[in-house]
Amino acid sequence: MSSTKAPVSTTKFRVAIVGAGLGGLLLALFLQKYSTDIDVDIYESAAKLAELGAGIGVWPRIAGTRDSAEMALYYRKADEPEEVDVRAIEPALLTFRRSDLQAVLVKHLQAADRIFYSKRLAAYVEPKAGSLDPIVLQFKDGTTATCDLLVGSDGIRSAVRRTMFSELADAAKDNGDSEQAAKLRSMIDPVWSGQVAYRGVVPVDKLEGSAFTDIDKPVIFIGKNKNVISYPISRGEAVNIAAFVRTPGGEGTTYEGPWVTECTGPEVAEKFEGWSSGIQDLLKAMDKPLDWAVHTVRELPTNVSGRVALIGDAAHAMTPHQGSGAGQAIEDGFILATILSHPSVKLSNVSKALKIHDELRRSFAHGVQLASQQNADLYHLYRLGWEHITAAQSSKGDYPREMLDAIGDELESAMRWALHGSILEDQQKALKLLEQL
Ligand SMILES: Cc1cc2nc3c(=O)[nH]c(=O)nc-3n(C[C@H](O)[C@H](O)[C@H](O)COP(=O)(O)OP(=O)(O)OC[C@H]3O[C@@H](n4cnc5c(N)ncnc54)[C@H](O)[C@@H]3O)c2cc1C
Repeated sequence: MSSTKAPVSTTKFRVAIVGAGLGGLLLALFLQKYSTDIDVDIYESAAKLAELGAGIGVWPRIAGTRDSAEMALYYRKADEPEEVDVRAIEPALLTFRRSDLQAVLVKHLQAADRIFYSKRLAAYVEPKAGSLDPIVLQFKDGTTATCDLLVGSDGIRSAVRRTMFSELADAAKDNGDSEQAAKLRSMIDPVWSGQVAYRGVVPVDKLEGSAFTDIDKPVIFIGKNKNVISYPISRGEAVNIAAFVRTPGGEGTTYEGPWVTECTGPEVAEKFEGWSSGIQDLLKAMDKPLDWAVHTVRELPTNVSGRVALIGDAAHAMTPHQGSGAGQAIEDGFILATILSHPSVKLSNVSKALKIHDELRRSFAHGVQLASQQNADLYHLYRLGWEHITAAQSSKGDYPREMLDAIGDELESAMRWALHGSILEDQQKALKLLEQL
């Protein structure tokens, strides 16, 4: 007589990733690479994958050492016809088109058939502490799904962050700490950075014969309350552009109007009236640029709660002046996959393991967030209290050479800080901490 045994499940837990942006897709890919016993489902609100935005740059601490070009830094002096060359800053970013990376990720993701589209998370319900019952995901369309571990990679307006911080605020209120409850609640919504970015891509042939000549290298132009960054993408076939305009005093306020709208190149060029003909030509050449109100997430006291974790912009959306928001999403995905796939991590101790992720990643990402803000203040000649400069010079953006040198020094050291260490060193730290789990 033959006995039929129920098949033994080899799955140690089921992970739901909410949001198929760069952070969510990379986490899924790393989990696929490092583990065979974790099931992954990805829920994405959009009907299909579409990358908003154009180029992206990441730092060598993720991309590895390479012969990177220098970044040229120019200063726009008020009432001068040409920008002043400040210095070269090294090393530069590894730059590429976002949609190219996304296509590669989906191609290599065996779990691609486990991406569920048009699934917008509304909220989740996690069982009480100590229970290992599944977490229930509630979608806007009225359907539900379950998982053992939930990762919110659902971007700056994260629904996972909303539920997590509403729960934490309710718990603080129940403990009689209404001040803390209000503080936690204030972290749910993103805040405006005071900056609008105009983003677009221009094929290089469109710039032939134009006054813009820095086609083949990353360049930053800085000036009073404005800056422009451009760099080559798609193997030099196109130039990615982001032009920023700052509203002094706007940081931390609420932005009125839609966050992203379409505009035209000539409209963007008008905002930079008086800048050189090179900048004018570059901006005018942008086809349907996006007018993008840049928002950030306030510093969160935690990125994990129970069996739920936030990664990428959901955890630490930042201004892009350290060139690293997506880079931080990538680092989060890599470290989290390293931790979850480790043999010592099981459903019973996964919430403890998530704290290792939080310890390793949260303060680093927050440091990048702060550095990016400081860079913006340098780019926009915005910092108050600089010596050797009069109020009139400051308000006009008329900076003496020694100030420009000081700005160049600070920017270079900020960029070098971002290079500090490598993601592989952080992986080793994670493995060491896992030994004590
Ligand atoms: C002007 C500008 C320039 C930038 N330049 C750079 C740069 O050069 N280098 C760099 O590293 N970073 C840059 N960034 C930052 C970078 O774009 C982000 O940090 C990065 O895209 C974050 O990735 P993510 O996966 O966390 O979130 P996202 O890319 O925002 O992905 C979130 C995903 O979640 C989905 N989603 C949202 N809500 C829900 C829901 N409720 N349910 C299900 N799915 C949901 C969305 O549709 C989306 O697919 C820039 C940002 C801006 C604004």
